[in-house]
Amino acid sequence: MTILDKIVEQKLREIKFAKSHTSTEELQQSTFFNRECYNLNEFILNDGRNGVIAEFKRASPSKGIINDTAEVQDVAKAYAASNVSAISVLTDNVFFKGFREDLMQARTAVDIPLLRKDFMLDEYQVLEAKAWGADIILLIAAILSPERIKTLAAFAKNLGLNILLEVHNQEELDRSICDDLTAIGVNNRNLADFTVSLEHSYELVSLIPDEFLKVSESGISNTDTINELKSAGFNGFLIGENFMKESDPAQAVKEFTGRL
Ligand SMILES: O=C(O)c1ccccc1NCC(=O)[C@H](O)[C@H](O)COP(=O)(O)O
Repeated sequence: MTILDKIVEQKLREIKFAKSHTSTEELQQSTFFNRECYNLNEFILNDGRNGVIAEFKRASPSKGIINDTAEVQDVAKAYAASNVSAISVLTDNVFFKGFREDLMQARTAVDIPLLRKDFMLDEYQVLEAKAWGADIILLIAAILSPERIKTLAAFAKNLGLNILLEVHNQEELDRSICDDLTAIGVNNRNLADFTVSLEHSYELVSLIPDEFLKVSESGISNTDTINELKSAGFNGFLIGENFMKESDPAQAVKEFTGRL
């Protein structure tokens, strides 16, 4: 069983439990549900911002604990002050040590787009994302059929959310593209064996239609790489561990983005 299989199995249990405890009506009555989402295109393509989607990530299956002392509000404020285009917040608890409260606290701390970084399988999770203050959801091609991607993307778009589709290879890209997506991310990390190679980004960038934002994800640790990815055609750069592994992620993001 791969890590993705284990994550999906766990998610299905969590969704069943959540549905039995909180109704969709209750989610729709929450504080953030009716707020208008930020438009990701505007924040990524804005000249005053650097295209970085900075991630709040305490732990991961590949690295174990990355940072279990950083406070989400402090880190989110520092990311926003460094002109990032969006912030990704892990809400998975079992594998990444994230909480829905992380997303909600980030929402109250900053005025830029927030990505609910989780393993979305069900419309209920999309409603949760909206209720917890997200502007963007992630759909991972490796765990969803083309039909589910289309249905979940349409459902999310109808709620005003932006949709980031994540692919790892051309086969996933070809079978998963659909109209309602906002951005397509190429994950440089193979989620089955955790190997990281930026070659995945370089191989796929020209195959992504220009109507979508193009995001390179994972394993980015220096600004030269960002400049090379920009030249190749990317306009978004998802970075987690490089900031979170430092005892002071706020200082790390400031120094990094100061070089862009
Ligand atoms: O990071 C992992 O170990 C991982 C394992 C299984 C599924 C997803 C995983 N990561 C999610 C991500 O895609 C990254 O958190 C994100 O792209 C940032 O990557 P990095 O800058 O390398 O932390």
